[in-house]
Amino acid sequence: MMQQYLRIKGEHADTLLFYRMGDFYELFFDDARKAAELLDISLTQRGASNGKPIPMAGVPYHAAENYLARLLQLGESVAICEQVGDPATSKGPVERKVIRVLTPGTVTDEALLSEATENLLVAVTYDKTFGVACLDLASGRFSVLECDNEAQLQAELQRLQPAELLHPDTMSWQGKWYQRGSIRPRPDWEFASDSGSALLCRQFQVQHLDGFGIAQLTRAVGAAGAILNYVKLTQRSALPHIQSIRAEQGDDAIQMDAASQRNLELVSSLSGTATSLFSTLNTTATAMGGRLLRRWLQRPLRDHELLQQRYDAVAELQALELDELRKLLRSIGDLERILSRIGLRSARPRDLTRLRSALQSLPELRRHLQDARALQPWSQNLQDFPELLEMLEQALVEAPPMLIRDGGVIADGFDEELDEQRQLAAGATDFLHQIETRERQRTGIATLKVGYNKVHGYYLEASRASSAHIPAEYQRRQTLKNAERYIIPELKTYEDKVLQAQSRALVREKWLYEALLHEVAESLTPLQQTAQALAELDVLRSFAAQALTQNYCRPQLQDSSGIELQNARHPVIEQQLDEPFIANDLSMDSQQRMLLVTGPNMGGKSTYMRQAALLVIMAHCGSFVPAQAARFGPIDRIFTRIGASDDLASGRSTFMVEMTEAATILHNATAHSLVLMDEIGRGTSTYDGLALAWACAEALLEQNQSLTLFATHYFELTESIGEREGCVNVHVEASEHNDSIVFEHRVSAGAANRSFGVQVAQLAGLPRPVLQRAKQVLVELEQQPQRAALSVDAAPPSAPASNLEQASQDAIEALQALDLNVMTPLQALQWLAQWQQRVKADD
Ligand SMILES: Nc1ncnc2c1ncn2[C@@H]1O[C@H](COP(=O)(O)OP(=O)(O)OP(=O)(O)O)[C@@H](O)[C@H]1O
Repeated sequence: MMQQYLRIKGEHADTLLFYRMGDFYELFFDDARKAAELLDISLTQRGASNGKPIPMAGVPYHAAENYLARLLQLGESVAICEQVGDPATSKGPVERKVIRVLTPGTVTDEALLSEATENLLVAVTYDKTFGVACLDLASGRFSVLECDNEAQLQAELQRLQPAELLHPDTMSWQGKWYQRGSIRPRPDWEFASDSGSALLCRQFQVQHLDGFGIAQLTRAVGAAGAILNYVKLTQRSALPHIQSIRAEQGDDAIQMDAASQRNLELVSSLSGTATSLFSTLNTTATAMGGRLLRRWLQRPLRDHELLQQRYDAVAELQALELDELRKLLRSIGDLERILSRIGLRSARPRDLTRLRSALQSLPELRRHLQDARALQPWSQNLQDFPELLEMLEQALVEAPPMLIRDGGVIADGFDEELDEQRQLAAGATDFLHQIETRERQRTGIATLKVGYNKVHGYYLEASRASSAHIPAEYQRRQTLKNAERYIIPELKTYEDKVLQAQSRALVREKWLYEALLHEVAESLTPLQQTAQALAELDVLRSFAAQALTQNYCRPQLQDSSGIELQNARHPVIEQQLDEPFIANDLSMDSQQRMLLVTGPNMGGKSTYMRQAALLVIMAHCGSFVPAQAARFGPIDRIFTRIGASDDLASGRSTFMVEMTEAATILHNATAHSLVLMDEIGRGTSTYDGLALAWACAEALLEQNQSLTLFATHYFELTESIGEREGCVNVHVEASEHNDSIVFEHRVSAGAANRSFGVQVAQLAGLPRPVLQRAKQVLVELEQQPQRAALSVDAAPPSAPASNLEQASQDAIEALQALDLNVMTPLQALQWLAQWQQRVKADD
């Protein structure tokens, strides 16, 4: 047996091997040690190898799912090795085979997956640009994209949150791109684009990939090939539910870099609490709808026509019976994942009964939607499957057991042969009852009863007290504390009949079940289309319900650049506050493209800025928005520089994170980008901070020309930048009453003139003596003569009009004097630029 084990383990060196022995999965050697530690199960020993006992750990077969779920969550992969031979006829150890390999990114079992989120397998390869492929095996959704640079790759990985990530083993994986999930190097050749292309063609049964629009994305095609290879290796089954692949072009969606996705708390909050835009908006009835809403929020669309179609649908849905629709959708459930398990032939009996109830609800759902013209793009994809439904209704019992293993899934009357075997088994069982009654009468032992166990088969059991009455032809088989067990030849004969009939019935039932799965799989494509349409309808219904209860308005879309909001509210905060949320207007276009937002701490600056971004995102998913009126021009990207946190994992300080994010924005923001800059520069000394904020605001206003909301506490900016063309000052209002501050949360034109920092600190509970001291210092500072004005055109190091030789000499001296340890990268760059200018001037 150990030889067999070692042979199989040799083929699965980097996965834990669950080796089936009777009612347990056993692990040996290092696998046993690892599993014992990870699962907190006991480590035992068995036999010996090279004179040393072999470490062993095991989990019971029937409870394996819990353990598997834990291992997968920890990023481990597990190969499941089952007994496939018949123990009765095997010589030596019964034949065993790995029937499937579970890995974090390829699980599809209901018990091992979170219903709310997608479980993605992603492959990344690199050759000048990054090729990315992404598969959700549990739905069959397969997509590819290419990223030009690291920041884009990081943004995509942030959006996708892969459960498992494959990369070529010669490409060194950098933690800064992505570090969660299980990261797995695979041989380089698996990422080759021609073999990837051939694999994809075989999978989709096409001659070339032109029809999918991905043929030119050679790196991504290579990555997709690596994914198919890996999934085939782990699933060991055909993948009929993966029917197409889609290219995600960067420009169909509003792009958000990794930091912005996190900062805007779209699908999860920064603090890890449950509140996010997703959790606020989500009233979907099905898990597939919930997952789709997440995807939509993370990838808002730019296509105005498609968005209008969604708005029309939401408007029309508002007039329908939303609760009724929700009930119907709820009875349909997670059709998407059920269909994938059917495709993979791993569907369980209850998957089929849930499919049955989904199909039962479909006609009524269609009736509800039939008159809604705006819903046609969706309702026309909802098909009825009357024959399939009839078959499932006839084939399956009402409430089948979890597994097909012990039978009882196929209904009586569906298959003649099965009925016959079952009757035979049942008839024989009746006969056993007859024997019991007859023998009781014959012997006069009232407690005599027929029983069964695996070792002795059927027996007659009588208490030991009655042994005097036992007839001579009874053969004793087993003696218990208070009872004796006997067999008689007649029992043996019937035992054989029962067991044979039962096992034949079971074999037949399993065969019928497979055939049923096969039959359902024949309709996989239209079923998947129906599921997709249902998921979208579920999200749109959720939008409609939210719009009605929260009083949202339909957005208008325009071709000219800008954002116009009337009485807009923050969708998440508005629902959390006990007091009323103060609605605010916002108006931006190419003439007035930057709003410089000032006002006290806690005044509502961040809220005002974030709400603008959130409304843009909601509108570009097809949702109505919390405002009285809203109009949006084209938006290509959203950038945010909000909140500061140390990125300890990659060893970057608060200031470094802030500057890196600012750099990304300045390099990439266009005139169609929405940029939120919240208090840039606050992570360093006042002058450095002011200078950086100044320069960034200037660049955004004049070079990038983006739609920018720029919040700052540097009042200097309200004059230097706020009054330039294209920029306006706005401020959040606050007033002071008896030394304490009242926040109005109203945004008005003009700049604020005080920051009320000390008053806000008082609210925060700073000790009274410290507050008093702060007030004194403030008065002193305010009385000092004006701080030296900072010149924007700060001259480079004074340049005596000398020749190049002198300049070089000076430069060398300055370089020697420079202490790089106390400089920020930006300061270093500025220094370099100044010297370059000086040297050029002297050339
Ligand atoms: N429009 C509003 N209506 C009602 N309450 C609001 C509004 N805007 C903000 N608030 C409340 O004020 C709190 C502080 O808002 P916010 O964080 O936006 O202030 P801030 O001006 O950015 O502060 P800081 O300068 O300290 O970062 C919010 O958590 C919210 O409870």
